[in-house]
Amino acid sequence: MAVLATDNLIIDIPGRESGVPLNLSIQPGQVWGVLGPNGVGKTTLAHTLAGLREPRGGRLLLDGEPVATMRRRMVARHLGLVFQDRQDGFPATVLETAMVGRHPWLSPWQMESREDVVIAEQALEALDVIHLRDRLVHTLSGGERQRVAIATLMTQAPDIWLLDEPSNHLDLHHQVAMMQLLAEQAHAGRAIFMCLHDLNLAARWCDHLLLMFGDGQACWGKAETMLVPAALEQLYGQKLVTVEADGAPVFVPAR
Ligand SMILES: Nc1ncnc2c1ncn2[C@@H]1O[C@H](COP(=O)(O)OP(=O)(O)OP(=O)(O)O)[C@@H](O)[C@H]1O
Repeated sequence: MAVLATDNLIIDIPGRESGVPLNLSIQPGQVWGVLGPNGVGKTTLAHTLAGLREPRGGRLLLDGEPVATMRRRMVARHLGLVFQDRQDGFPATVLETAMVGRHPWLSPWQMESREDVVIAEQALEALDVIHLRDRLVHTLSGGERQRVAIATLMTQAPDIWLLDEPSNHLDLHHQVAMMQLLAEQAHAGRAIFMCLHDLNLAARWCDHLLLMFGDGQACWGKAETMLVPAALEQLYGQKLVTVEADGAPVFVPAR
């Protein structure tokens, strides 16, 4: 499994001064959460890590090799991204959508095999959308579409999963099921890196956190060292009450 590292990476946010350079090493088996207020640059970072946006400075390295010089097909075998906002450009069924995840593994003239279909079906099963396999994606609810997007990433089966707000639109049960699935993927050796707004999902499921502050500062490390109430209050500009439940801290906004 590959390691994704950033070498003094500075994300490019138009019209804004450069923030602190990021030196991250996203290792197999780790579950990273990115926390920060609206507009701080979480999506920009996810897109930069996926190689879809040029950084303002620094480099992105996959197993020590600059991603900028790698072929996209090879990058897509190692890295996959679930976008926060998706446009379903043309009418496609749920199964056809998930099958897009196999493209990095097929040559341009190669048809999908039965094995590829089985991989996609297993992913749809895991995300509880297999019963929708023949439905057109644009007819799905927001939560169903979100689960199809994660199933598509699972079908792609990259080493490093980048997810922008994966809990968007999901009900409580499906949020927990999704986080459990991500934890299982990490346990199997993949690396998970996700932007989250839910502090409590992050506190419960992430073993590493990156905090991005509005003034361009950032800090990162093991979750237990990052979940400091004063730092989180500064992060969101919001007073918090901290309680412990089920062995994990729970953060509640103070009134
Ligand atoms: N193409 C662009 N041109 C100008 N500004 C942009 C562009 N794309 C993003 N931005 C700005 O960059 C900043 C960071 O945006 P980004 O989407 O990365 O934030 P975020 O932390 O993911 O926010 P949210 O929590 O609201 O999803 C925002 O202020 C946004 O308006």
